[in-house]
Amino acid sequence: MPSRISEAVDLHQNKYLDLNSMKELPESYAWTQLEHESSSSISSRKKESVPIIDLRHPDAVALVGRACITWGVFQVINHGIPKGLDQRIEGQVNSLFSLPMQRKLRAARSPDGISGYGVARISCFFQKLMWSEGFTIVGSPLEHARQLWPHGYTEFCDIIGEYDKEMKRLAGRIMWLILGSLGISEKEIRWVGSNRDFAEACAALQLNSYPPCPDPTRAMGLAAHTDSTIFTILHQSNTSGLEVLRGSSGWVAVPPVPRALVINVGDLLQILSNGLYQSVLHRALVNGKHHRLSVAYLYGPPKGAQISPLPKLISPACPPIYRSVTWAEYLQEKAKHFNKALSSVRICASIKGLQDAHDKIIQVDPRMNDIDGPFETKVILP
Ligand SMILES: O=C(O)CCC(=O)C(=O)O
Ligand SMILES: [Fe+2]
Repeated sequence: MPSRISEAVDLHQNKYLDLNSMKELPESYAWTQLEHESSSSISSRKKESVPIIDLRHPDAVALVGRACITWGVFQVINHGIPKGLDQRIEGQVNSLFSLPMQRKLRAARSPDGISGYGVARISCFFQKLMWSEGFTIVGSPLEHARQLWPHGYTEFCDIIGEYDKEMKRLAGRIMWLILGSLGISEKEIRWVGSNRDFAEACAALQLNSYPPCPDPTRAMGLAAHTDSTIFTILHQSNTSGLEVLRGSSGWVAVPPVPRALVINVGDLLQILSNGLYQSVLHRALVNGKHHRLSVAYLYGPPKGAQISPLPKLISPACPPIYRSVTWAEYLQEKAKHFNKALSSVRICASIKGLQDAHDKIIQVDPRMNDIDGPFETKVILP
């Protein structure tokens, strides 16, 4: 009888299957039907859709606040990202994932590293494999880009650099909208920076590829998770797949809107807001025809900054729910507890209406109660 560990190793030996060349769904990628069942049907009947916010709207602060409370996710338009940059980054992401597998493996993520090419980093928590490939960039992509394109890596690095810069600027703007909606001023955050631009904030870029799948109803692109960020800014190519969990309504699709970016509340914002803005569970489904791409900008605090419920949101009637953590400490918790990580940093007993991601999943799919533990503890993003 193989142990859990050796089964995991078997899966890992399979982990670099070239999804593009597969004509059938291997059993190791076949998820149960139930995990797809609650998809969008109820919400589409109710005609609920994720809010789209025009960042030039005079009431943008209030709109962002309402979206954070009611959905934990919204799309933004008129965000100021230069026209065409979305298509240029998508072109680079496409050319990266179109490289032959042997070439991509030259930039493989090392066993204890974060950056580089590989399967979804949350794979170690699930018995089944996900129908996706990823490439994570923390800091400069130069070393990996050299491996991927020995004779032409500068274009990739330039476009990644430009995208990163624009995302950082937009993230600063969204921070102010979110903080404004919570009634927080610059005096109340230590790491706003002298230019009020959160210059020291840290971030990672996560490139995702979901090739067309021979049996999409049984496959899972990226399983349900919350991001360990303050928030995430996601560009998705013109193919649907992203879904968010909306209370009793079940999974709601977040359709691609030309030029819009999806912003989702992450676990660290749930801590900062003392549970007011809850991180949203989301997943990516795949389809039989189209290759889907996404680019996630995972935005977090500066290295070493302590993240705890903002003092202004705390009162005797409303004590702090979470203890203070740095981003690195929280990532360690996530690596150990995955969707129960927020509960692991909770210092208050359970509060009505506040559940961690794990409890929310169990409500829609009780079978997800027995997801695997991590086989080794290492820092994972998101
Ligand atoms: O591809 C998507 O739509 C979701 C990606 C995502 O959730 C992530 O990278 O954390
Ligand atoms: Fe995510």
